[in-house]
Amino acid sequence: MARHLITSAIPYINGVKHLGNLVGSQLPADLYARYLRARGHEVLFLCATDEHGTPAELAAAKAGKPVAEYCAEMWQVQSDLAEGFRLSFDHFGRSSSPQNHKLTQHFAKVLDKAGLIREVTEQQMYSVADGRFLPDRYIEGTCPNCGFESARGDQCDNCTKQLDPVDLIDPHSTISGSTDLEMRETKHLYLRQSAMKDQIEEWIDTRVGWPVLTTSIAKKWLTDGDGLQDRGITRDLDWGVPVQRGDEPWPGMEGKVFYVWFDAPIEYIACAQEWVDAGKGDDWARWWRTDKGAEDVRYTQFMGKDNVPFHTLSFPVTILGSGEPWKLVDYIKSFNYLNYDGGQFSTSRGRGVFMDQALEILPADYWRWWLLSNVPESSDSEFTWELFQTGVNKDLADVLGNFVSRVTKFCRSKFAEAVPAGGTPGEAEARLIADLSAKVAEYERHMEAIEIRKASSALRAAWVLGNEYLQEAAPWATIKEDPDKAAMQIRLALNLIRLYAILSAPFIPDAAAAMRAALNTDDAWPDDVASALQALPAGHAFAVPDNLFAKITDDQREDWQARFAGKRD
Ligand SMILES: Nc1ncnc2c1ncn2[C@@H]1O[C@H](COP(=O)(O)OP(=O)(O)OP(=O)(O)O)[C@@H](O)[C@H]1O
Ligand SMILES: [Zn+2]
Repeated sequence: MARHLITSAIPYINGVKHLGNLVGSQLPADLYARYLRARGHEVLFLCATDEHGTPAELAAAKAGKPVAEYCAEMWQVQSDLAEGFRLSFDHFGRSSSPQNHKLTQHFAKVLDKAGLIREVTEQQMYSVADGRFLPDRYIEGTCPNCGFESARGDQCDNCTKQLDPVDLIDPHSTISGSTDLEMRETKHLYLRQSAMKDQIEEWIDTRVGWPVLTTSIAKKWLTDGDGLQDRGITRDLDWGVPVQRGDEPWPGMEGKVFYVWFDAPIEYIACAQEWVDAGKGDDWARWWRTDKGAEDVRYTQFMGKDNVPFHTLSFPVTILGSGEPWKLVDYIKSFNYLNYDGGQFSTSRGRGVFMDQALEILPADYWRWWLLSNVPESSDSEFTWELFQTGVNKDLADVLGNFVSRVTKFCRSKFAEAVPAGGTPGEAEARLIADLSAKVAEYERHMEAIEIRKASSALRAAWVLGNEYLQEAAPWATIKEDPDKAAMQIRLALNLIRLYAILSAPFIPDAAAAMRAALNTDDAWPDDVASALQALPAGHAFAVPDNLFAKITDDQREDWQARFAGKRD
């Protein structure tokens, strides 16, 4: 048994997340957490809402609410949706928590002591019309790196380059649209990332087996141009973690807050503290402090590609630079983007399908299966309603659902609602067991390597093997000449359902639970396929489950296609 700390990139608070957000961070993290738990490992799986920064203020203003109230409400909405999608977080925290405030101020203090923070008096964009400085998303313009026209003050969403508002070409205020901007003097703290460049590079070089996407993005920002740049970590805003050195005030920095990207990853740690303070755990330090038991923890992070620079560079600078024994990430699983019907998913433009809408039209498992089996792993992938319909109907309805339904109904009608006795397995069964053993081993290997598409293919192939066996064995024909043989075939097939329930649970937890409940059985992982296929003995009672998956009809598909073509309000 090993100990696994798993975090998903923390979803931003400014609205309901879309399916791209879900498949690019929370959902694969959940898959991995569920798999590791099923294998008997000790898992702490954490996620939280990312609540600070300008977009939260903008969204709250749009909703006509104080930002704290808006964030509290949106946290509840996101938390409920996470439950709806069966995301099995041990705790879903908030980056605005008192724990995170304290810890962020603590890191600022130790980084300052280590000489890694410098105070800079600089010129910043000030909007005369708005009467305020315009940090980050309060300003947009053209990216100097790639020419993307809606680059924000802090980062270009198109090429992932981290930006400063002064870098933008043709900038304007996103509050008023005003281009009447001028430079005014203000004072800020900078994290001296450049001083840590060699150390970070060395550390990244020791991370063997990281996905190319992760290391290539990290290397790019380490070595492009003048190399890793110092980063402003404070803002002229009201909402956020007040700039302090631990509990002490920071002279000259009154009225300023830390930049959201400084405090957001620290929430991964604070979230474990929240988990303890909520009475769900008793020791956060054994997960996070290598001097307090976290030495043997394996820490895996999940995120979309635009989050990679912050997790490979900025956050490690915070951790390493502190000189304190905090746990560093062992593996970063990053994703490309899922696109929607020929364009991008976009929260700000309301484009795509959002988590609440998805659950209104279909149960979580349908989405989980399709999204995970089409996860944008080695390149961007595309959601279309046709692909979704085909994937769900073929894999879930025709293969898995149909198998479960045929086997249980046949048994009920020809034998009883109990596993039938009689018959001896022969060559066909031995072959099936050998093939399945190989598939299960393949599935485990891919899950352990977090190769999600390959794992989903192996799982699908395991389902298909059962169908092929059933087709070939044809118990509905066998029963006429050799009822004992048919009983043996059905006994095996019922055991296959149990096996599928266990293997599939990380992908489709509700259907798996329904299968297990119908079979009245446990969820012990099949260490040996042959013996797992004897877990349900003759005489074991079961119930025919309700239809597990309904097919998506062409009418439904067309209806949804039309309904989700426009802009969400
Ligand atoms: N289309 C996408 N496909 C896959 N992952 C995505 C996609 N868009 C965002 N992500 C990832 O989703 C996670 C949560 O994102 P976050 O809540 O910060 O929204 P975001 O990046 O601002 O997206 P958007 O701008 O569309 O709202 C991050 O890890 C991000 O990289
Ligand atoms: Zn760009």
